[in-house]
Amino acid sequence: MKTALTIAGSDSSGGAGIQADLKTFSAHGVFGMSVITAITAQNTQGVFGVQDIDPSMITKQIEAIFEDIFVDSVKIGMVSKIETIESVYKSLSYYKPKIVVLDPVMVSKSGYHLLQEESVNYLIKYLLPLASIVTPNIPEAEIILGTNICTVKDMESAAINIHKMGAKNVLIKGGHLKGDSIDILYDGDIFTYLHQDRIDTKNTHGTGCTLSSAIASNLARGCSMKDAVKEAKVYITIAIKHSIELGKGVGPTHHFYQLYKNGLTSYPFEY
Ligand SMILES: Nc1ncnc2c1ncn2[C@@H]1O[C@H](COP(=O)(O)OP(=O)(O)OP(=O)(O)O)[C@@H](O)[C@H]1O
Ligand SMILES: Cc1ncc(CO)c(N)n1
Repeated sequence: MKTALTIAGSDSSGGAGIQADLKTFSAHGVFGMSVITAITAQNTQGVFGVQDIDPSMITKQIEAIFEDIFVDSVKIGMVSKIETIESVYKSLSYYKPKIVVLDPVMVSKSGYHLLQEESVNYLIKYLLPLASIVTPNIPEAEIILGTNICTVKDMESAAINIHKMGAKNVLIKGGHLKGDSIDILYDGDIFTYLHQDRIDTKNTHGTGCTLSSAIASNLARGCSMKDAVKEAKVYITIAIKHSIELGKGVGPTHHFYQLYKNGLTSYPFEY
């Protein structure tokens, strides 16, 4: 069985972070593993507290996995502190996984800073060059580059400039622009445009986490980068289409994609 590892924060409400990643891995038939970098007290309405895990414990978790199990792909999400980034960087530089999907998580949908502001430069300097692909949304790409992104042309320039910073592939997610949902993949040579209709829902908690772990799953299964991203875009779109009216705020997405792939058009149970 193929394996994928998420190095990320825990979301107690299960819609984002480690929990979304593991659900996504399972839905893709990939064996999911986790290294927890931080615990958040979070629900559909906001983030109410963060406790960072001691960097030595992050190192130990990574070591425990890599010393025992072959890891087909790694996804990195919330890394919060400079010390967290340093321990992830040191461990991954030692174990050298072939595939690293970097979701540069910065601010939650509710506005909480999941990456401390002083950590941004460390993420750029240490983690970007490790990335087979980096998946910033528009506000994240703006922070990485210090520019404004308002149009598809701006997204293309941003992809070129982030590629120059060391990531092998760049996916700029257009979910934050008005209109349909266009993401742009750049491999250092060509652009691939991933277009889906915008779904009219408030329930988009964890969409970025889900998309990046769907990419990591597809890469673990041996897809090319372009196919991995295209398939993941279909997955996230279906997951948003069937998002769940849970809690009082921004609800989570749904993770039963394989049922749809196998031709079922409705769920065999109520939820
Ligand atoms: N309402 C929507 N309809 C269709 N696709 C969407 C919608 N919102 C987001 N997407 C898509 O979902 C994916 C995740 O993008 P998004 O920009 O929401 O990530 P994010 O802001 O990083 O999420 P997160 O809050 O989890 O960090 C992208 O492919 C984006 O285009
Ligand atoms: C733990 C965690 N990681 C990522 C996100 C995405 O914003 C979130 N809300 N929570």
